[in-house]
Amino acid sequence: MDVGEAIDNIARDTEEIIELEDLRKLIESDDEKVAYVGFEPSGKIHLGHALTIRRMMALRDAGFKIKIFIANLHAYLNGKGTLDELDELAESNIKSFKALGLVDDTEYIIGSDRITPEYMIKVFQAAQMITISRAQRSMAQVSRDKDNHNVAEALYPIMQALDMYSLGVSVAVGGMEQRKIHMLAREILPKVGYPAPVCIHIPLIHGTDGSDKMSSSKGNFVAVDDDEKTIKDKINKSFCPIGVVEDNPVMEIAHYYIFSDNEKIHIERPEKFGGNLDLTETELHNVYANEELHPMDLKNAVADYLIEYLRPVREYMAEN
Ligand SMILES: N[C@@H](Cc1ccc(O)cc1)C(=O)O
Repeated sequence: MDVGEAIDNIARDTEEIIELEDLRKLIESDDEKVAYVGFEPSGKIHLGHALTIRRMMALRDAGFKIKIFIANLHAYLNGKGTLDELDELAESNIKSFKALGLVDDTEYIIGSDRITPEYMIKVFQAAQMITISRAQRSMAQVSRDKDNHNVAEALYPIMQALDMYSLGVSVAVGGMEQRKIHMLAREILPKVGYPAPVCIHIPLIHGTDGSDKMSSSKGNFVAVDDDEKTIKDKINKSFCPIGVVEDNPVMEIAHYYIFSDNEKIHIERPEKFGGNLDLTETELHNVYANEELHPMDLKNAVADYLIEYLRPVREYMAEN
């Protein structure tokens, strides 16, 4: 694969790359290079996670070694459960990531396995360089408890930054909510003797209820291993106002999971309502905005595509 192609592949469906030029240099170099993403263990792996996993596969195809960091200690610091509960979730999450295709050339790393004296000394060193308020601000979109601020909240982003050092990464990937932590890491790592990583940020997708973020804790997600009926039910119940394209979660799922692989979407519709349609994304937007397509017809089509898209994931989960 040539460099331009690799970059286009990686950059697809990303919100920003800081900095693109540095990413290009990494791809061009023959040195071993590592890209990582970390996730707090969570109840279910959903379509939001899957967007990130797809980018990791693009990075792998461009020659990066992939490390998936299971942030059990971070989740613990964030009040998400006991370490035992989190370890159980971690195991099922790893299975979902594998089912999404991240099997080869991928290392799964459990956060608590990485706590070495050397790591902790670096954490303490960095802790002297960051104010409490800066650390706290970086956590604005990651903290579970928005009202009660504890010391754990300040430790969290410092440890996340030092994970990049400990794992030897040159590219850090995360959702847009990780942005401030990543900026902190880019500032602090050079001060403890490690180069700032390239940061790649993935857009957050809306919840099926129309809220800003799909999240396992809010029950507004489609899980990657949901069965066919559940997918249908969830899409049918999704927020999908008539005539509105913007911030419409069903339209967004079509964008990321149908138009990613298909030039046109095929929509089945009874003759008396205008008959079947085959539409490019632009055509779909126009037809929908003009209220010439009913939400129910859109939902049925999107659910059918999604059921097919996620079929290999369900099969992998059933077999393993
Ligand atoms: N902050 C990430 C989890 C994470 C933790 C540590 C890392 O090194 C990377 C990622 C989240 O919100 O899910």
